[in-house]
Amino acid sequence: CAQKATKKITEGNVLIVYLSRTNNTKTVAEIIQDKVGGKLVGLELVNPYPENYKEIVAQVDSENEKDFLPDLKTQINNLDEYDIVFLGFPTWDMQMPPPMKSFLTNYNLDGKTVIPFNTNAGYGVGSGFKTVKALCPNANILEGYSPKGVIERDGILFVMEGEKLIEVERQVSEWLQKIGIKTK
Ligand SMILES: Cc1cc2nc3c(=O)[nH]c(=O)nc-3n(C[C@H](O)[C@H](O)[C@H](O)COP(=O)(O)O)c2cc1C
Repeated sequence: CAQKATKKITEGNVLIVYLSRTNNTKTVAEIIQDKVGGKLVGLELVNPYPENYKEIVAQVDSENEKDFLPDLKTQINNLDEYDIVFLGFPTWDMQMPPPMKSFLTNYNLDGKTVIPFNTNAGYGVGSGFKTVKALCPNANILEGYSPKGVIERDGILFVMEGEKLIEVERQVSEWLQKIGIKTK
């Protein structure tokens, strides 16, 4: 049984924070913003990850082994203004990516309604949503959304277009309704 949003949504009190390397999660974030409104913030790093896929995979593996939290270039100074925080991130190494761990470690979401979403290459969210719970122990965390079957074929990194985009837009509407978030 999914928890429902208890806070009233007013214009301007929704924050959508996301991490996205190849724009799939960004596209879902934009769909949410289109339906709910709110401020969209993409996380940026002080030292960006390598462009090369093998290099970033190796770096993320080693960061996860050491519980390393990369420094964020993105600063949010007015977190108090937001009651509802959507958190979007891809699955990396079957986990929450280190930069989103940095965000949740640096910022206190106590008392806020927190709504996670994810994209992945077909293996699911892994431990990502569990980590949201662990890092936001005093937030009201609603059921997350993670599109199924977004499988990357060789060399195809961006999948949020055409039929897939239409399907995801429909699923996002259903999910928002289920968790009690009013759409425009
Ligand atoms: C470093 C790295 C690790 C990844 N690990 C996984 C994984 O463990 N499981 C999975 O399904 N997809 C994995 N992926 C694929 C991404 O989750 C998937 O492409 C996602 O949609 C990317 O989102 P984005 O376009 O917003 O960056 C990984 C991608 C990267 C860059």
